[in-house]
Amino acid sequence: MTLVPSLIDRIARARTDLRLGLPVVLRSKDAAALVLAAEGLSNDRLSAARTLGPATLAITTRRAETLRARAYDGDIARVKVPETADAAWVRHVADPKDDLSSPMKGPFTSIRDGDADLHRLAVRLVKSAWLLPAAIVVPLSEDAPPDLTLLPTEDTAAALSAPIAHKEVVTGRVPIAVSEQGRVHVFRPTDGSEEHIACEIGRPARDKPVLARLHSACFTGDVLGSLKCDCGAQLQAALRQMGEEGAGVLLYLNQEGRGIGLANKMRAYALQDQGFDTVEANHRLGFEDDERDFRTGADILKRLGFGAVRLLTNNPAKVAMMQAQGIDVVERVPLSVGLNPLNKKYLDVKAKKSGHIL
Ligand SMILES: Nc1nc2c(ncn2[C@@H]2O[C@H](COP(=O)(O)OP(=O)(O)OP(=O)(O)O)[C@@H](O)[C@H]2O)c(=O)[nH]1
Ligand SMILES: [Zn+2]
Repeated sequence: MTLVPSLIDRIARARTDLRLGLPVVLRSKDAAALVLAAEGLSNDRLSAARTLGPATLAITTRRAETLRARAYDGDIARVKVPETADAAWVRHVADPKDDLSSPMKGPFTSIRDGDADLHRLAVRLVKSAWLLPAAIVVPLSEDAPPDLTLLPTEDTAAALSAPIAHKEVVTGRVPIAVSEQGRVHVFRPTDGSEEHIACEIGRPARDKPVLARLHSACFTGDVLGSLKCDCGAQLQAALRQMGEEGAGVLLYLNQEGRGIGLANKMRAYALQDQGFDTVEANHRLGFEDDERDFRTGADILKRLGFGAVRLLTNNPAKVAMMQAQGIDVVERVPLSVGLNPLNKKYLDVKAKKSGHIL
């Protein structure tokens, strides 16, 4: 154990820096670049960055499709930031909130030459910080400014793809309405991201398939009882069934908005109010339909000693992902509750486009 921060520690710092509007530096063997999140960008920081070199805006190809910008780099596009453009221009390109009221964004010039690896990593980093998936990238020909978090590109890219380990921090007894025998386990990811929670109901045996729910956090549905989705009703129904059967395990995973965070989910809701469905809204923001890492749930189940589950879900992809992670899903237990006139269209889209079974 040394006192020097590890790569994982520095990536966690970089996420915080980007959320604060601070630049971070990415460095490969033969190139280096300054990176700033498009979200929260100020004119001062943009001007200071431009004294070091020309600015490019890295966006996902999903976002580029909506903007009708060309994408030459597979999943991302490098858009030139015009010399006259300010921070508001950058935010305007990154954020689709007024795409409809100002449809003439652009025209954009995309860069074709050279290597896009630094740009791709910049987008992955801002995404992992739950910001809009767009980043300013400025090549560095000299030494990086002092006091900035510096990340080696290849190792950072590998670390962002690697499975995250979870450490159980504490377990506490919590009697709850469905069972007086409730126990809450708090799991802390070793990459410094948000904690996840497991709630055991009763005393489920480890040598038999356990009734399990992997619930992705939905503040609006779970806490507010939003009628836009079915999450709150699913959470309550899962707990009720575990209480009735006398045993079960509920994982409450901090993967709000299918892994894009609450702020971005609310941006998606604003787009849904403009007439786009849940999948289209994610795409217009520059995200995939589902950005969750399903390895998290599997890792926590294993750490609790559960290898086989009866999984409460309507999502066959979830079953497949758990199987792929070595969890034996012996049964999919349907969880079709909470249908109402306001979420009917949303649930229809999930069935049609995401393969959910209603
Ligand atoms: N991005 C986005 N996320 C949403 C939206 N509505 C709900 N969510 C999030 O979706 C997650 C739940 O995923 P769902 O697609 O409802 O269901 P699932 O977990 O795949 O499948 P089930 O196990 O059947 O619930 C939660 O994290 C919610 O916050 C939306 O319109 N946009
Ligand atoms: Zn929900």
